[in-house]
Parts: sequence; C-alpha cells; structure tokens
Amino acid sequence: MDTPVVELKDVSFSYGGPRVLEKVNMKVEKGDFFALIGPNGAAKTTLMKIMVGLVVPDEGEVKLFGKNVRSFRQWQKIAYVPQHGGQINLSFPATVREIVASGLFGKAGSLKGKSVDEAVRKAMATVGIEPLAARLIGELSGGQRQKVFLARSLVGNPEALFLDEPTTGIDAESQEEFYGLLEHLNKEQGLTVVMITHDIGMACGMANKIGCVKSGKVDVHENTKDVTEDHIAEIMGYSMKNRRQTER
Ligand SMILES: Nc1ncnc2c1ncn2[C@@H]1O[C@H](COP(=O)(O)OP(=O)(O)OP(=O)(O)O)[C@@H](O)[C@H]1O
Repeated sequence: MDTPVVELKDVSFSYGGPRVLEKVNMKVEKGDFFALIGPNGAAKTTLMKIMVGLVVPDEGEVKLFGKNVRSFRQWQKIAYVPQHGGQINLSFPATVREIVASGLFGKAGSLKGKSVDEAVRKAMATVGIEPLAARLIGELSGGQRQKVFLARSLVGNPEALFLDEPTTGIDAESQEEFYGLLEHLNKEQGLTVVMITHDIGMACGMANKIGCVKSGKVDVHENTKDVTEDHIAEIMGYSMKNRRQTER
C-alpha cells in the first residue's frame, strides 16, 4: 500500500486551556476524498492546520507523505485553502491571473516565463475561469472567487488539496458546480482531497471517508455509501433545524 498522505499518531493540542484535540489517530490515503465534519468549535480547522504543518501539536506525530510535516519539501506537494480564501483584501487591485499565479510562490522552482504562463492558463482552464483572467478579484461574485482560490491552489500541481469550508457563503448552484469540479479532480486526476464542510449531504454523497470531529476525537467512517445522512447527523448531534441552516 502507498504511504499515507497524512498520518496522525496520538496527536493532542490545546491553545493554552483545555485540550481541543486528545490523542487523535487517523490516516488520509492517496486518492481519498476525506470530509471532515463536526459542530462549530469542534477543532476541525485546528486539525487541518495540524495536518498541513501550520499548527504544531503539543504531543504526537504528524507525517505528510511519510515525512515530518514541517519539511518544506512536503509542503511543495500540497495546497491549503483556508476559510474565505485566507481573508484576502478585496480592495487590493489584483487581477484573477495574478491571484492564480501567486499560488506558484515558493513553488515555481525552475518554472520560468512561458512555463509560468502555461501553468496559470492550465489552472484557470481546469476550473473554467479563463474568461475572468483580467478581472479584478474584488469585482467577482463569491462563487467566482472560490473558483479563483481553487485555481490558485491547483497551479502548483499539488498531490493533495486541503480545503476549509470552501463553499461558505456561495449560492446552491455554485456549490454544486464547485463540488463537481472537486469530484472530477479526485476521480479523474487522482487528487487527494481533504475538506472541512457543514454539508452532511455532500459529505455522504461524495466523500469515501468521513471524519466526525467531536469532543477532541475524530471518528472515521469508511464506505460512506452505507452511512446515512441521518446517522451522521445523529452522531454529530445536529438537530434537523441546524442541518437545514447549515445546508443552506
Ligand atoms: N488562535 C486561537 N487561540 C485560542 N483558541 C482558539 C484559537 N483558534 C481556535 N481556538 C479555539 O479552539 C477551538 C477549536 O476551534 P476551530 O476553529 O479549530 O474549530 P472548528 O471546528 O473549525 O469551528 P468552526 O466550524 O466554527 O469553524 C474553539 O473552541 C476555538 O474557540
């Protein structure tokens, strides 16, 4: 079997107070579409930051592609899209093309001139935003902006993509389109996807593994086709009212 993309062993973490994660053990395998779900404040974002090496756990071991997560070489293989694209300043006069190209920062290596243009063009074409290339990022709709962030994360040709609630605040139609893109990248191109979401329906329908984060632990469900939406909602303690709110 291939080396896992991410492997956590007995990982614990606190921000100074009580532990938000307690002896977490889990693996993300190559080709997984891994959905992380859980109530607000359950530590999903913290867990993802630990996976990509942005937060160092107090205890335990984190490996990315079998090596120490803090190794710069390992970071070259992944892309991380934080919530709201990392609170980018929308009044900054950057074009879509420039934002996508910024995804090559620190990764371009031997890419020069034409190769950079080609990589940027390819990433924009993959998510269907070529017609927006010269538009300013602040002029776009939420759904269009999410596609720009996705293109920026793909431009460095990552092996794994980590997305923190990428469809928050965008309309249902744009969400569907965005999930379709992710499914294509995962199934057709073998990209490993780890995604935090509040959309249980999507998680059950698309992911092959669901990690339920609650009370400092992560409960992983495989064969998600056998796991019903209601079952997951019950485990997570989501009321029907909450589910309707989060799925909007
Ligand atoms: N920088 C920080 N300093 C102190 N506490 C923090 C910090 N970041 C998060 N926390 C706390 O850690 C816990 C987990 O937060 P985290 O953002 O990881 O949860 P989450 O599951 O992603 O939540 P949400 O679904 O609301 O985004 C929360 O109680 C939060 O208040």
